[in-house]
Amino acid sequence: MAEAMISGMVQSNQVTPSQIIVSNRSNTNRLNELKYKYGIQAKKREDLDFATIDLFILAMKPKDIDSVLESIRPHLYPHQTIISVLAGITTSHMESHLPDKQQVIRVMPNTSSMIGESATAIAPGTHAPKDRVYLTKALMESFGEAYIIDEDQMDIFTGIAGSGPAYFYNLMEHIEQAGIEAGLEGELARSIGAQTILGAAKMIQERSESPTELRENVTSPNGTTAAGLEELDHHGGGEAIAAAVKGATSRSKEMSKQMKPTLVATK
Ligand SMILES: NC(=O)C1=CN([C@@H]2O[C@H](COP(=O)(O)OP(=O)(O)OC[C@H]3O[C@@H](n4cnc5c(N)ncnc54)[C@H](O)[C@@H]3O)[C@@H](O)[C@H]2O)C=CC1
Ligand SMILES: O=C(O)[C@@H]1CCC=N1
Repeated sequence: MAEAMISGMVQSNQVTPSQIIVSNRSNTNRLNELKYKYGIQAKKREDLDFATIDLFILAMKPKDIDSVLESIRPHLYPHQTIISVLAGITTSHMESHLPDKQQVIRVMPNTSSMIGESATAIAPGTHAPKDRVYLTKALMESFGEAYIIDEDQMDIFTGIAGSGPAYFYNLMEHIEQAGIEAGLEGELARSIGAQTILGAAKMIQERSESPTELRENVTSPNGTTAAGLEELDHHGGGEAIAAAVKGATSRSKEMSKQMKPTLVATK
């Protein structure tokens, strides 16, 4: 996810690559790879000069959050903002591990950041000032659309947009397979499926009709679409996708509950 955001930021030309410093726990090869690929800075954790950093974007696995917050905590300055992309980790959880009043902002991008097409949510923590929230929004907009939401909407946002690309990739796997089974070359089947999804998404974005109206426009009485939709309905297509969103949303909720806030002495 970190690479997808870096790629989007750099391609946007709104962020100078040298303004981005990437770091990880210990994988120097990976740091060098990112450094040369994107022209950004790469530093080992112990070489980071915290005083020169305004925004920290955390993108490790949720299970690692507490150890990371504890390790950066002694080095932080009050003006610095901690932005987290971690699924299921609340701002209050992060705040409880950080110095009093540290600015925290939770975001949820998706992997389409890689090509500047993310749908990214932003939920400010208790102490994040408006200017930092808008700065974060501008940064997130460098790789797609960004929406400021209430934090209690973050689980459903994750269910729709954070995990969502995977549902459509899964759909594409099935479409491609169906094309191949009917005799199309794999690449052609993939291209046709992708262009069809892209066109449908753009119609929703660029036209005023609702998805229902657009679907009805495709569906001639007793035609091919009606036959396809009947099969989709018979096999629970719509319900399956709604269930996927609900499943990811409840996993996000579950992950937040598993993380217990810790009371720590404040500076
Ligand atoms: N993959 C996705 O589509 C999305 C992922 N996320 C969130 O992004 C986070 C990362 O997910 P992935 O990129 O898929 O995982 P990943 O395993 O590919 O990347 C995690 C990175 O964190 C680094 N890391 C681990 N511990 C560290 C530490 N102590 N200090 C510095 N770096 C450390 C690892 O070296 C690795 O590069 C997760 O919290 C996930 O919830 C959020 C939105 C979408
Ligand atoms: O699967 C996950 O937990 C992460 C968060 C959203 C997308 N991928």
